[in-house]
Amino acid sequence: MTTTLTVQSSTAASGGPSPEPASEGGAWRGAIEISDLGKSYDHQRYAMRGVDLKVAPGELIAIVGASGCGKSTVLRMVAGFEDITEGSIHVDEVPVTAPSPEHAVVFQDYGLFPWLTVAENVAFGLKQRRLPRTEIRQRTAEYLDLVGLGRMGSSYPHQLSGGMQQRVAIARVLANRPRVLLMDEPFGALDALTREQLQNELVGIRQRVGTTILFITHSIQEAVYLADRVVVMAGGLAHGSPGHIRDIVPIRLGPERDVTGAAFNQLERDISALVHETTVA
Ligand SMILES: Nc1ncnc2c1ncn2[C@@H]1O[C@H](COP(=O)(O)OP(=O)(O)OP(=O)(O)O)[C@@H](O)[C@H]1O
Repeated sequence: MTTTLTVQSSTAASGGPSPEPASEGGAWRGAIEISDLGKSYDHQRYAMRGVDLKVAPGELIAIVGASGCGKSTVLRMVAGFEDITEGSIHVDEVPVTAPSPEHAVVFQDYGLFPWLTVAENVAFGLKQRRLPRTEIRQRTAEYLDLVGLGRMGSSYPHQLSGGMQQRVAIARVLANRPRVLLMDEPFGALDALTREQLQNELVGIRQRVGTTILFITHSIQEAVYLADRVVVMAGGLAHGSPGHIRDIVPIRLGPERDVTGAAFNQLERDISALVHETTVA
């Protein structure tokens, strides 16, 4: 990215969905509390240990760190996909013990069902939850609009670009109105231009629905562009110590962020130094 990214919401262009009743009440801006979290996959060595993190409702936390330091492990545990070896995770004071649409994940590889249309993909989880048919139809249209794909409901995933498929994946998760949105390197497979667009759209989606987000990325620039705070993780089995939080860097840049600005670049350098310091140690 070499230019200033302007914040724009795809919903603004399309007129956007009606305001969310749930978000108005703050019901899907979950607070996350991770306490002394540890994970051992082999019951001998800890892949990650001693992780403490409190995420405020509506906050976007980016997690960066060298490969193998445990970023995805933390995220999968918050999602309820992995058993917790020690410590605890609570979302709005409820312990996380299993997967739930309340803490849903968007992965790098979209994970759409190829045999279902775009609209059917978005509706899938809502049908499983047996929501009334009219509500399913309304939410599907609303969240496809939110990601700028209101006219693509009858297309199949293979007819869409990678960026459009990832938008569908985001709409599918948001349609469940999760308390927490978990994103594991969601834009990692996209070309640079599409990645910038999706980053901007995520900023717009946050402004619109305000959900709490944990976002893993290998791009420090992406982390500084999107996050309220950047969590730098270090260590990991390959480094002979459990993965852990090295530092938490607040990003006090306001909502409009200029990737060429001096303050932005300084934060990038500081975080890069923290990540680098932990990989060469
Ligand atoms: N299912 C598993 N079984 C055994 N070990 C695992 C499993 N999943 C992850 N690990 C190990 O746990 C450690 C942390 O992995 P994790 O995927 O959380 O790291 P990461 O920081 O997300 O890495 P990357 O940036 O490469 O995705 C690694 O040493 C990895 O080999």
